[in-house]
Amino acid sequence: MVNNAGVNNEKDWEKTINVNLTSVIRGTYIGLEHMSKKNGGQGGVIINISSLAGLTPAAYQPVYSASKHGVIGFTRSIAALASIGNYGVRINTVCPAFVDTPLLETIEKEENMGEFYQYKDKLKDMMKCYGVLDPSLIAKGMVSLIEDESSNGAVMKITTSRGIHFEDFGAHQTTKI
Ligand SMILES: NC(=O)C1=CN([C@@H]2O[C@H](COP(=O)(O)OP(=O)(O)OC[C@H]3O[C@@H](n4cnc5c(N)ncnc54)[C@H](O)[C@@H]3O)[C@@H](O)[C@H]2O)C=CC1
Ligand SMILES: CC/C=C\C[C@H](O)[C@H](O)/C=C/C=C/C=C\C=C\C(=O)C/C=C\CCC(=O)O
Repeated sequence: MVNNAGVNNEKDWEKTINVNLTSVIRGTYIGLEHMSKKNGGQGGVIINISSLAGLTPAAYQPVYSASKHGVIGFTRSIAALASIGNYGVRINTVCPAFVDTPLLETIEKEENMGEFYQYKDKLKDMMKCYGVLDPSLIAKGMVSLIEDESSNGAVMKITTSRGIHFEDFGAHQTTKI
């Protein structure tokens, strides 16, 4: 199961939280209800789509960034639970940088960017600097996650400079306490 739907809307920022985060949480719970071996399901893989903006600050997309940070926190947590509870379901996050899809066109619209519309050229400069990925590489990353039985909870990053790779949270998968 892939929870992929997302919007970039800083003007209607509640919608951004609803679509990008609340729906991912709801989708994951529904998926687990059907897939978890605890409920008589056959197990499987759930992939939740976040963004590189879920790992870094995004000055012109603060709520988009918050929603995507939330996806990572939720997914890593529920992946840990799935492992402890022997659900037989692996759950991962994928964080692409800029990808060549209609989502990128939203930066040209005041109705999406709201007060951050004035910074649209800065976002375009970032795209020029970091490049724009072909969607096929995201598909390739997702297939490798589905095939890799050892990576429950891992956060995959996909960038033009480093390709498909993983965020390193350290040996204990947590921050220093
Ligand atoms: N394009 C990019 O640069 C990046 C996109 N992402 C994420 O990838 C995912 C897919 O986005 P893209 O394909 O790039 O954008 P897109 O705009 O081409 O596709 C988004 C999809 O979400 C669906 N959607 C939006 N609101 C919905 C709702 N309320 N109910 C059901 N479906 C809804 C749309 O119908 C559309 O099919 C999103 O979660 C996005 O945040 C992550 C990193 C980079
Ligand atoms: C503006 C359109 C809407 C959404 C944007 C996307 O969600 C997208 O994910 C935002 C990406 C922001 C990318 C910012 C920087 C990209 C950096 C690099 O590609 C390479 C630099 C560092 C790599 C870090 C790493 O891989 O460890």
